[in-house]
Amino acid sequence: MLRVEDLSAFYGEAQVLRNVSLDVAHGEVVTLVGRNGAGKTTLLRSIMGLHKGTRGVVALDGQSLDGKSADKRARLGLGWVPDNRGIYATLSVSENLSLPPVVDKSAAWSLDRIYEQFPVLHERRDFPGTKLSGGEQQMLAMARPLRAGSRLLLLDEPSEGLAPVIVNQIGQIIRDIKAQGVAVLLVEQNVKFASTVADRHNLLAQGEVVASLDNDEFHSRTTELLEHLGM
Ligand SMILES: Nc1ncnc2c1ncn2[C@@H]1O[C@H](COP(=O)(O)OP(=O)(O)OP(=O)(O)O)[C@@H](O)[C@H]1O
Repeated sequence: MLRVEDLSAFYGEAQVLRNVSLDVAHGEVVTLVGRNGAGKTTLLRSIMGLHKGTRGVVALDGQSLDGKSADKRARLGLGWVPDNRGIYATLSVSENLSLPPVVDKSAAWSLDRIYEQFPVLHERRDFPGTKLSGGEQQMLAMARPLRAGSRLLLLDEPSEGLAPVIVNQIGQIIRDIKAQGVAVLLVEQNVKFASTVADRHNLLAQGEVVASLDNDEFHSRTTELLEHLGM
């Protein structure tokens, strides 16, 4: 579904991604694991078309996204879930859910389906964003692109700052949406969490993919791999 090939990214003269290649199939959960500053967020932003200084190929369903704005990429099925969650604080949960335009009618989740998957959002539907817990904000941030019709979510550290019990709930949601055909490219530093939700992993160090492995191998070599990454 998503193909990234030889992607490099720059901030001015500084190169922060080096010839990164990876892919995500329909309904697959793939991670990017790496320590702070490895380039994970820049990679997601580059895929979404939010980072301008890039070179290389990003293609969705075989179509190059070169030159396409973030808005256009969203219309083609990419959903961006930033690490700050991007909730409109003064708007209610239901307003946050109805704000983004539906980009793909056939893929868009109805409000009923959203509330079935995220019952807490139904309970809190009239609450403003400011009154939501971190976990509730994360769920709302994930629900919004599904409501709009995204088929591939770019999730930036969804477990960050959340209690273990909430992290488990987020993990279950990722498994549920995957079962419904949604693909996920997941940035994570919480390796234990990553291994409970993902099919495959890409380890990123200093802007380079240093290993790509399936979840079984990742699981059996976790300690060694994390030492290698300095995590
Ligand atoms: N706006 C910017 N201008 C210059 N350099 C930047 C900018 N944003 C990020 N960088 C640098 O690019 C590199 C990659 O940053 P990035 O945020 O993509 O890493 P990350 O793996 O997501 O880390 P983190 O988890 O800390 O966000 C880092 O060295 C960072 O200092």
